[in-house]
Amino acid sequence: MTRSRNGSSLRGRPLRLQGQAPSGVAALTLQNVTRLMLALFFVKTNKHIGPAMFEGEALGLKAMYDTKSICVPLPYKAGSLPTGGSFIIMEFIRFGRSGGDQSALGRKLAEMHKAAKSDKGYGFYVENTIGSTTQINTWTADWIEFYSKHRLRYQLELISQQFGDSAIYEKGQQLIENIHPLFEGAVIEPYLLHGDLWSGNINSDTNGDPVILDPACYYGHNEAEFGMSWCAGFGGAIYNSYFEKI
Ligand SMILES: Nc1ncnc2c1ncn2[C@@H]1O[C@H](COP(=O)(O)OP(=O)(O)OP(=O)(O)O)[C@@H](O)[C@H]1O
Repeated sequence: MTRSRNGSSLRGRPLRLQGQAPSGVAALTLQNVTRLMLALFFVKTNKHIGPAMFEGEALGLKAMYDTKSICVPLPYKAGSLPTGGSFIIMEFIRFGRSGGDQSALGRKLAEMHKAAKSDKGYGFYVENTIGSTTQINTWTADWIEFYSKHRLRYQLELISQQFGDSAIYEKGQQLIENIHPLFEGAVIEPYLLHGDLWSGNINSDTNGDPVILDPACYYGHNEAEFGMSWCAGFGGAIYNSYFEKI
């Protein structure tokens, strides 16, 4: 068993599914039952956090899976553990040895973004979690309003409350007040984003095809997907293939 960034435990072992799948995860159709029998399962548990975190992850995985573009594990079930805490059961993906083809990742991400556009605006069906921080996803018609309020201001308030850092709070407020010109001329549409795309959440399967995991999905401006690029090791290849395709 390994432990990860948000304290969840990770186990890859077969499990029998019980009960009804919550909405947003795969229903037990004949096709999926066959798939379950052939598959190995990957289970993450968290002793301290309730089911909302893994239910949000399951909804995000399913939304990305349904685009039939980039490889993501199909979520089967998420819920509460009888002993407290929560779990998610998903498809086990066998990873390959390749370091990952950034050009393929860029192309597949563009396919995913374009395949799922929201008619509800910017946001997601539930609040989810990025690391262990809640991510607010209230549906909002305008991207700049969504990004200013639910991303920048929310984080600035957390910094201010938890660390008392008023200097960065003030700078952030100035950015929010002057943000509109930065988006002048930009074509912005609510595309489905992975939302937490750093190197720890990117892998490749045994064919060398990119796999993305552990999302914090929401519908947003497509370029926000690259907000974590500072810790994703992205080079020119990913941007060239992404922008060629998008
Ligand atoms: N479906 C899967 N199949 C096989 N291995 C997986 C699967 N999902 C996750 N893993 C392995 O477990 C590792 C951690 O998974 P994941 O990032 O989803 O956990 P986490 O608890 O949310 O971690 P963190 O908080 O560090 O992001 C992955 O890097 C990968 O090696």
